[in-house]
Amino acid sequence: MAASLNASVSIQTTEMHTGGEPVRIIESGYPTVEGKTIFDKRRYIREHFDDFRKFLMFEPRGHYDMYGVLLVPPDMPGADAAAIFMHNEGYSTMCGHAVISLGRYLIDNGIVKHPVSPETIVTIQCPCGMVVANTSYSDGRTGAVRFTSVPAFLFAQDVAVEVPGYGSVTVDISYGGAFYAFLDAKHLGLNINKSSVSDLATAADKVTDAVKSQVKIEHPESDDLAFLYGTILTDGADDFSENPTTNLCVFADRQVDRSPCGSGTTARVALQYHRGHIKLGQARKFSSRTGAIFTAKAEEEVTYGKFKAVRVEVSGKGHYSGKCTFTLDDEDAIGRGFLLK
Ligand SMILES: O=C(O)[C@H]1NCC[C@@H]1O
Repeated sequence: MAASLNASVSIQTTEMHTGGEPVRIIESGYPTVEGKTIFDKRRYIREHFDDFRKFLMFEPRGHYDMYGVLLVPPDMPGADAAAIFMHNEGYSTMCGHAVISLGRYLIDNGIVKHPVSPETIVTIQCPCGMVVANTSYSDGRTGAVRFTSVPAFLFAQDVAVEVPGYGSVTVDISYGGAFYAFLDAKHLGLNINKSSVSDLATAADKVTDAVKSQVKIEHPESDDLAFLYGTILTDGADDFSENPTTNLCVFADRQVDRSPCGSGTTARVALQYHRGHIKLGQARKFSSRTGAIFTAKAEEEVTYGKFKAVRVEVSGKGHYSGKCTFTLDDEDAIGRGFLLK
């Protein structure tokens, strides 16, 4: 019998952020999750504990763009932990910005024991597969993380979709643990660095809806991974350069990533590599509207199903921002979680 959210709830979290994007890590007070595989667990949580996601992600404890992680026992050999990611709409398949914070958290909290300098390997099972987070460690302190995710590939290029209000728009669709549509914001009449984030998010969300209804996404291994997660607007600066290039990732229910987006950066590097903009080993910088920077490069070519894929390494740093205990007043009718759109 699954637990329900009631006034006896008391959930402890550690709060982190990567590039401004929140990482609310649930530490205790969450009910027991059943299921053998990570997808079973994700399904179980979606079916039985979605009120806990709303309680922790929505107002008054969170906000429209809140992001969280529940650590569960891994079912992949060699994994230090498994992560279920949550956001304003549900549960994602991969989250690079959270992995960057978790690399530190798992060492700092003794889940990964005996850290070594200059880097400690932290292995995190994500719904998309195993992600390896090399976490800097010196003088007893954790720091920046460089992670390598599952194979990333360009799924479809130059796909024309009809977007209401914008007409025919051409996107590339690429996978980096989650599928994203990519296009230069100027093709929507917007400036990635100067237009309001709200205008960019509205336009990107329309592109996501259009791609979802007009393109069938397929994943080489799992139907659970075969869906479009969001749209990433860019400055179109895909050719190799030492200068940063901008990502604005709009995912789930029009949620805006404050960071350059780890899985989105992975997918964009695969896109840039397969379109001939960059070579293996050429590191690029990716920025977000907060000014945060991730560095990323394609490391090696691999085959993934029928796709020519690449392994991509993404680097960044997460920061601690607090600790919370969340409770529910039994007379609080709206305190179970709400959103004002
Ligand atoms: O960095 C990432 O990969 C995540 N950030 C929010 C959307 C993605 O899940």
